[in-house]
Amino acid sequence: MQTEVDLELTLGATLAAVDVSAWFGQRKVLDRVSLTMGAGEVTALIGPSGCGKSTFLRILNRMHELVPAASLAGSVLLDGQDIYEPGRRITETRRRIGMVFQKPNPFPAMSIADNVTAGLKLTGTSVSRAERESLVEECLTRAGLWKEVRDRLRQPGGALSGGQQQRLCIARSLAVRPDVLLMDEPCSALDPTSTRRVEETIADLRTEVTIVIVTHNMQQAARVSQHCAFFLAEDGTPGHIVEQGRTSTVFSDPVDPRTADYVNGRFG
Ligand SMILES: Nc1ncnc2c1ncn2[C@@H]1O[C@H](COP(=O)(O)OP(=O)(O)OP(=O)(O)O)[C@@H](O)[C@H]1O
Repeated sequence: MQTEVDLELTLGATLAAVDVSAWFGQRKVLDRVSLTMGAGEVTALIGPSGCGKSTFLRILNRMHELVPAASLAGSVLLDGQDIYEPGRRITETRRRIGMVFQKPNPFPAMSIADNVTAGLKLTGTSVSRAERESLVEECLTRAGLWKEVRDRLRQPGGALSGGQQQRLCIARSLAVRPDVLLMDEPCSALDPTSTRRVEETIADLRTEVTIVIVTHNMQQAARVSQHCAFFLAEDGTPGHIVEQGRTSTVFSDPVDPRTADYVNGRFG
């Protein structure tokens, strides 16, 4: 339960999926998924491979529609406004709802500093040199990378370690001031130390940005999230949410036996 003080400090936005279904061609891969991802919280999406977690995540910032023959039904509300409403600008939606991918994808030849501000061009934001410098420092600090790179901001992003590159990608996402950050298995390509640093970054960002993370790592879901949704696609049926709730409850006292089996590693 959040206190009044917590609420005052909490930024980010509430993202709500309502009855979201998805198809690739004729094949239905998600069936009426409803999930509210609250401001000030990390929501973890868990479930076995192929149950539609990434598809759901990509629907949340209008990336699903980039796949030819992909379609969807239902709505996604960002602070109450449907991101799929006709006339709503896709670039603005993607600015407000950023994405960090499984494999760190900085621009390798571009400097660390320029990587951070790379998204500004896409959103048509112009900033002075001084603003740019302070934005670079702010975003690298928020992403937990500033101290490690402050003396080499002109070096290429590709020269960083994998974990540093992933934090650079987080800094790049933050530079366009998103309300929500979607993360698709952001640590699966990282070693344990880098994973821990990224998890610390997620914890630090929680009160500033609403975070939704897909992870196969149950310990990670338990460590970083406050809310959790368990997806399942049984016997070729489309993926759906079996159970959702406070992470502590889903892990220690789940209602559905399939949730208990999954979080305890008995399948998946
Ligand atoms: N571009 C695509 N074209 C056709 N089918 C796709 C496409 N992407 C995903 N699918 C199918 O949609 C279903 C859900 O896939 P999705 O990647 O969302 O699952 P997931 O739970 O994220 O899996 P994983 O944990 O392995 O990443 C799968 O059956 C997959 O084969």
